[in-house]
Amino acid sequence: MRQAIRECAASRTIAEIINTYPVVQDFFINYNLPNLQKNLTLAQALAEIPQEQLAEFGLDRFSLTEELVRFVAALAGNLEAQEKVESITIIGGRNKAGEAENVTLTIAAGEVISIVGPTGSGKSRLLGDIECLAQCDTPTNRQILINDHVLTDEQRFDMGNKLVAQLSQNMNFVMDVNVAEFLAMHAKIRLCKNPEQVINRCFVCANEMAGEKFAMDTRVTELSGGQSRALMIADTAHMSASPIVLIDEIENAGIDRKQAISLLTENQKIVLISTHDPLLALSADKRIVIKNGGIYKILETSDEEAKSLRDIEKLDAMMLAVRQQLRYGERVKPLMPVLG
Ligand SMILES: Nc1ncnc2c1ncn2[C@@H]1O[C@H](COP(=O)(O)OP(=O)(O)OP(=O)(O)O)[C@@H](O)[C@H]1O
Repeated sequence: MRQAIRECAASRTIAEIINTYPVVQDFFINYNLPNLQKNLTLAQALAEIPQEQLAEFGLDRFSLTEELVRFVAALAGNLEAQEKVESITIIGGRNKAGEAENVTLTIAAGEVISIVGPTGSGKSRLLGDIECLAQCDTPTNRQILINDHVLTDEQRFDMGNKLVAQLSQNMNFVMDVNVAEFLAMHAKIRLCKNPEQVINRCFVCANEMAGEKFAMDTRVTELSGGQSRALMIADTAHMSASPIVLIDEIENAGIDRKQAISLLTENQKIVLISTHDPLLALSADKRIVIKNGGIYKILETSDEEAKSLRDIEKLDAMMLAVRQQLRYGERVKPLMPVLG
């Protein structure tokens, strides 16, 4: 890979290099070289830069080129090295009373699993175990396998190659950038092939899911909870390489939940959702029922439940209509009987 990047850096113009590896633009900014002439090759452009300017960073023209090759190779390598996740397996530990869970559940790529149970029963704890790829070292003593294998510590704690993306209930942006800049930064870090197209798709999807629309120049710190959630779901679906997505209670975010789930499963991700929402719980392929901190049951959605789901969807649409009427200051219209 390094050789390919080195050849690209040696033979192409700066514009072409940036086109192939958009992160290179950040590399130049980091080394205080934002104004290199884009129509020149890297060697030609660097020849015009005073040697003292590069020396400030302890570099010369040759070592700067090598540094660039190293930088791009590290990012691209991380993405390429990611092994395809075909399945995750949860090996039971013990519940809050210390009793064995006696369960082994394997979840395949593309499956959606809901996690249900009373408040405080341990749904988030199960998501937490998957998030940290637990190896019998959390309060539940559960173990998580990927593709039937126990993970090495290196795989488990590899920050550049995260297997699990978590969308938690409380999300705060710590950067004061606008939506366009935020998405552009993610597209660049993840080496997206057509960044503009991907950014636009994320933006459109997020706005479809969110109730109130936001703009590309809205600052991320000004987004509402629901808008932030919608943006992060679209971002995770379209840009994140993480094959496992964990969602902690999406129902209160005021976004289109069904659309959010179908968006995430389009790309063969494994999706686990902790929820109190019957619509989400029954939309999943299976549901894990948690009781007193342990996996109590694993139920597949039956045909009868699938039929009930259609009725629940009608009720949900009715509730949504009432919610919209209230939100927009209208009088609530009489409710039509929806179930036959
Ligand atoms: N098997 C277990 N052993 C020990 N502690 C546990 C176990 N399972 C859950 N807990 C603990 O119980 C507490 C409540 O669990 P958790 O927050 O996961 O509940 P929850 O079902 O997500 O609740 P809510 O629906 O209110 O969000 C947490 O402190 C968690 O660490």
